[in-house]
Amino acid sequence: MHHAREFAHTSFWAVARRLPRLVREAVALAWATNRRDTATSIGLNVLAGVLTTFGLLATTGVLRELFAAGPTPDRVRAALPALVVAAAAVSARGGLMIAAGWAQARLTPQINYAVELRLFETTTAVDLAAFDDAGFAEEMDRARERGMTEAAFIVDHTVNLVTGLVGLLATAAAVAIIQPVLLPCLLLAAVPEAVTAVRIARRRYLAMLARINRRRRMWMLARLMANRQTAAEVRAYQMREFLLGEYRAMMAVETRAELRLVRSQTSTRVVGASVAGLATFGVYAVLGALLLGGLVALAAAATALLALQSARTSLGVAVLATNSLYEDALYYQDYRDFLERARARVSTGGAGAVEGFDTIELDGVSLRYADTDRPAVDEVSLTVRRGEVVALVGENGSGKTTLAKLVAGLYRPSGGVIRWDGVDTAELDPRALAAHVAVMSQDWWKFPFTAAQNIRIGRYDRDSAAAGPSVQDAARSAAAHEMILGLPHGYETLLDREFKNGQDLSGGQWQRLVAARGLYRDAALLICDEPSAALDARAEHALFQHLRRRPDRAVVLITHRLANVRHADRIFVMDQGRLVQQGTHDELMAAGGLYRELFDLQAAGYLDRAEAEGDTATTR
Ligand SMILES: Nc1ncnc2c1ncn2[C@@H]1O[C@H](COP(=O)(O)OP(=O)(O)OP(=O)(O)O)[C@@H](O)[C@H]1O
Repeated sequence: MHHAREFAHTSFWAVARRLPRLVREAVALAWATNRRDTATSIGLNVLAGVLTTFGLLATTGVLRELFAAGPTPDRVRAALPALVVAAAAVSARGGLMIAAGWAQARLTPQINYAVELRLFETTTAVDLAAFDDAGFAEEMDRARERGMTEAAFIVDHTVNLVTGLVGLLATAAAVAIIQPVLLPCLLLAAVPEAVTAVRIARRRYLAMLARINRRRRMWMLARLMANRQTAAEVRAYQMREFLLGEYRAMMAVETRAELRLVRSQTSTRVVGASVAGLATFGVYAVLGALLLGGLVALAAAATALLALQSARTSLGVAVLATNSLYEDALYYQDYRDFLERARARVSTGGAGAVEGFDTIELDGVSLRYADTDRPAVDEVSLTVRRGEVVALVGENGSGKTTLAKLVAGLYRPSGGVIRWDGVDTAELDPRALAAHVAVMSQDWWKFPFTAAQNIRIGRYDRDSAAAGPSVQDAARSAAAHEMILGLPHGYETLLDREFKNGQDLSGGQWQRLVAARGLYRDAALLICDEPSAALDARAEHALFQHLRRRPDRAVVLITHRLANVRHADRIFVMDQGRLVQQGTHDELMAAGGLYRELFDLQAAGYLDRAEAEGDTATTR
């Protein structure tokens, strides 16, 4: 919207002034993508222009011979050589334009892929923290939605601009050779059409600007009405009529706006065509005067009329290309700005090798998310040792997930230090560090891959000979094996209903797959954030059998089901970002406080009322 407004209020001449820079950028982009196709596309267009000049000059020769005095057969015979040259020039020009178009069409997909790849190479490398920044997310959307697709367009428009200008110059050259006086007449006659094209384009953008909010609303409604995710709720709440009603109302206003635009464009066209007609009439008058005065031969005058048509077409192409190039370049600039800003958010980190760890130590670690006034984790100090299972517990929003992400290296602390075996993690190679961490995340994503791939992406580059569990072993440990075998194509079942033959799983079945992926990764630090929230009792029991202590691994467990943390080596209790208690289950129960309170509340739900009351009385 911002760019549409800027474009709408920029004059055509201001646009034209910025052209050289835009053209340079577009050519550099095309050149970097494929030199041969770029050179072919531009070179052939220029050659085609030269042939236009030849064609027009040869046509004059033909007409001159035909209009000469003498018997007709002699005149036709005399015109033949020029006719052959004119025909050859026209056919060669046609051939060159087709070849140039081919090179141009070849460039488009190559540019699109190169630009897309560059964007995703960057978005997948930026720090996770960048995604919490609303500004960053919006810029990323803009770069993806529009900026990225404009790259190929700006190259296209540049080639069209070159084609238009070369055509215009070629025609002008021919006319200047035939009779220089005609040149200004021809250019003046082409101006009304150019002005009309600019005005119509501008009206279209102004109208788009006024309609943009309505269009976004329609787009949003359309998504709600034709989407698998919303389909169930739309039916359950009988929202159909409501949504359709909103859509109809928007459509009615939108249609009126479009009709208004068509009307105003038509009136602009009528005025433009009338002025163009007058201008053409003026050219005819000048030509007539020159003919009568004997200043121009009849043949030259006839060629001038052909040149007029050709000049008009070329000018139209050039003007349209300038307009489009300017607007598209604004959006492309979004893409470039985003890449630049995103690259600044790719953490380079240190270069220290990571062989694993014996201890991970958090020393006064804090983290404040972007645009928040309270730290989500506030000066937490704790140690995780290899061979242990530790638990993070606390109420909703107390900072457990954030702390786990800090331990995993997904966020960098905004205060304090995290050390792996005494070395500040900021000095370690972040990729090497990440290779030793597996995270079973609380908000996992349903990756649209097969069941086997969904597990294998936990460590996709592990070859079959390397140590670590197989896909099936990991699935067995997470109670997912039988469930996967029950799918129509077993491990090869595609897990996305939006594709043919795709299947969906229940929430708990998905969570088993997520657990299998985490176990398949087989990392020295395993972080399990609510790994069993959606699991049934049997699956939960099976999973926890595999989350027990192992000498080569540390497990950090986050769960609200406190029965699962009873056997943890240490339990850390979080409250409003702070670590408020730590110890074993027995120590914390004996100490009283937040842990005891939460545990008793939960335990009471499993006991019958009398038992719970008796128990509480005994405790008192
Ligand atoms: N990406 C984020 N950007 C801004 N604030 C966030 C973000 N993620 C979490 N928070 C805030 O940080 C605080 C701690 O959130 P966190 O997810 O760590 O809590 P939690 O203890 O894991 O909660 P739960 O038990 O509900 O999973 C909350 O106040 C939350 O609103």
